[in-house]
Amino acid sequence: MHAEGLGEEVIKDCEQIVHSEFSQYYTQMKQRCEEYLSFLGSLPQQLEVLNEQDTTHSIRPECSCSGHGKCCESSNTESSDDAGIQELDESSDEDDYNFCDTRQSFSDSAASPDLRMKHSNSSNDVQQYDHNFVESRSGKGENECLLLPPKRRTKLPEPVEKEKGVSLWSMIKDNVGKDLTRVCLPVYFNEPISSLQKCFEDLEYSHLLDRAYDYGLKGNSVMRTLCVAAFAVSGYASSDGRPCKPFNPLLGETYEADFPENGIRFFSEKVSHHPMVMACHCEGRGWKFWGESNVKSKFWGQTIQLDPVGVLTLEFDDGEIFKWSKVTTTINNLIIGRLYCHHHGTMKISGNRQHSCKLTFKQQSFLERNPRQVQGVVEDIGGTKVATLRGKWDESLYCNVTNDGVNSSAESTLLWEKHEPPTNPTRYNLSSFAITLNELTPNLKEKLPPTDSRLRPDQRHLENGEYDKANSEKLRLETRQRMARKMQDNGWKPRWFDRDTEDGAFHYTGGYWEAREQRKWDGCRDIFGELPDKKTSPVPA
Ligand SMILES: CC(C)CCC[C@@H](C)[C@H]1CC[C@H]2[C@@H]3CC=C4C[C@@H](O)CC[C@]4(C)[C@H]3CC[C@]12C
Repeated sequence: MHAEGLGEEVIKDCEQIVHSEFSQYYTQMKQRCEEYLSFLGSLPQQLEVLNEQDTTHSIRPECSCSGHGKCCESSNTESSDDAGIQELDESSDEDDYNFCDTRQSFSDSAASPDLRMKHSNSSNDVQQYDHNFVESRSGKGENECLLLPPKRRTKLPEPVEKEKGVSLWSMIKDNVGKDLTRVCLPVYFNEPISSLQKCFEDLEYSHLLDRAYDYGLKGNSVMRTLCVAAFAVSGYASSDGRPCKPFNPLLGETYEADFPENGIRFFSEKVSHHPMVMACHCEGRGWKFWGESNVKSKFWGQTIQLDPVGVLTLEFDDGEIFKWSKVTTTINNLIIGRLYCHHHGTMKISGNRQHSCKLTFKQQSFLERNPRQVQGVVEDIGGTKVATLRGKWDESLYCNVTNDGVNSSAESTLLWEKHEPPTNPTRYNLSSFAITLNELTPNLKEKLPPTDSRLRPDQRHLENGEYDKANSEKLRLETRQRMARKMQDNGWKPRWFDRDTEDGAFHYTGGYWEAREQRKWDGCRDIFGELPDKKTSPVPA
């Protein structure tokens, strides 16, 4: 307005008008939300009354979700749509009940005409939910404001160019025996996901941790441990049939994932290039999860073996902690045949209280008729077996709780089932969850630091199917990446993580989301921009 030549008085008046309009609007919204939440809060009682009136007593509570024709009864099929419904079925806690209902109803624009969200009716699947604030009763803080969950995309953009076929063998034949993560390949072998985003894929089934937290609170430590084990296995499901390489992030590259609809906030940063380490930190309802992704790889020509290094930690708000490490992954058929990976080895999930779990990912033999199996036992502190677990990392997991060491006669209970594949398949075989991870809406773009994976140009070009542009940008960024070792030697430090002097692990130092609030990205360089001119400016430390 100053630039337009408007006087100070007029600008002040305008500010006042906007301010008073906005505060009126805010008060109205707050009032409506309160009415809505109190209505939702009364739902459990109303349901109870209805149940009492019902003469046919079913074992599990049934509820019909209005207008959808869906059934909330816990079943063996857990599609991405009803994951939360199953959760609701299993937790009788009143607070949770409210939260699930709130989520369900808020995501259903037909549920309340008053709270209808803004839809951008474009052909694009993206819908904007700008500035819809709701006071959350079930969030972390009493008066914490949550942004209504955005409607996420269900497909990738249509590719602009036709893809080209390039033989992988022609690219890697000179690198047998070397670390394949260091071999520069054209983008045709990449998926439009960075390794930081890939770390977040491990949290697709984070509802298992919410469930684990609830079980623990109710004193069911065995079920808590089983849910944690199911979570640890579920992270592997998305690796099935994914033949492409994720983008290797630049040093200092970050990725944030704010998923209020799942009750989680995730953040990760590439903290070292040599060795390549990504640190991550995630906060959910009643738990925190952190760790680092670092693999030692061996390239054997037709196969690559990846041995993960480092520990993953899960801490519940009540003080119970579980720690585990990932198992070995082998990528097969690099040269001839269909590329696939399998996971094998033992995973010990050690708890600091009553129970721990030992999982075995079966080694796959040539003649294996039932591949991808996982088996496990939960033991108490004295080494007594209290539960067993079995299933497949790419399908589902079932558990059996034993009484006094004797197998209970009850049937196995379904702990976890993989979501249905997306209705719009991608050539990278991404899951519905993975499809959403690189989405960049104008609203989000404004809030991101210049280091976020979503802003990486070669990855964006690949997602758009602009292969030539993607390749040239990839080459440019790889030149930049070569400075990384020098930077690390010159004392480069991660912006958001710090290495623990005791255990050598990276810990989140905090402050990312606070900095985001204020868009204060001090110390976050434009890592995807042009290289500084070497003659005029020295290599940054
Ligand atoms: C040469 C190119 C085309 C081969 C493609 C290799 C793909 C399949 C490889 C490259 C990097 C690999 C990932 C690297 C690290 C991990 C962490 C580990 O704990 C689980 C497996 C997982 C997630 C790997 C899955 C397979 C993977 C994605």
